[in-house]
Amino acid sequence: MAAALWARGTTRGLLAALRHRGPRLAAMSADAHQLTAEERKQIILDLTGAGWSVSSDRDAIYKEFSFKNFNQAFGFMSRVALQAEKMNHHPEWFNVYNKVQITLTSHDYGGLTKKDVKLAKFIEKAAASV
Ligand SMILES: C[C@H](O)[C@H](O)[C@H]1CNC2=NC(N)=NC(=O)C2=N1
Repeated sequence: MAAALWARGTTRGLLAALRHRGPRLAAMSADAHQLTAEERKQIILDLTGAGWSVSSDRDAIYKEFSFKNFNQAFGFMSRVALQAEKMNHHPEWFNVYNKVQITLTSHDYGGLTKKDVKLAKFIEKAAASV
């Protein structure tokens, strides 16, 4: 009986500890990916140079990719999908035939972060290697 009570108390304590850690860990990882004003300025220069634009209605970047046909577009999307899973960071995208429109932002954070920049760079490499 005493052991059962102790176990229940311990479980409750552990759950409380995990609940407590959850938001803090989430906040930590968001912070870790935050861009400084200086980094942001440079990165937006680089990305706009590569054909990305900053969305007018939200803090996100956008680019449309064109391929020779659907097969190539979907091959590209498959590569990006695997990388997105690896990063746990996913594009908003829309595909019709040979075109893929991609928007990147960090919902968890509420704007552009280093994760979007990392994924955008991967997307550029993937598109160039089709
Ligand atoms: C619960 C899950 O970890 C989150 O929703 C992840 C998944 N993929 C994501 N993708 C993007 N683009 N932004 C996010 O904030 C995001 N968050």
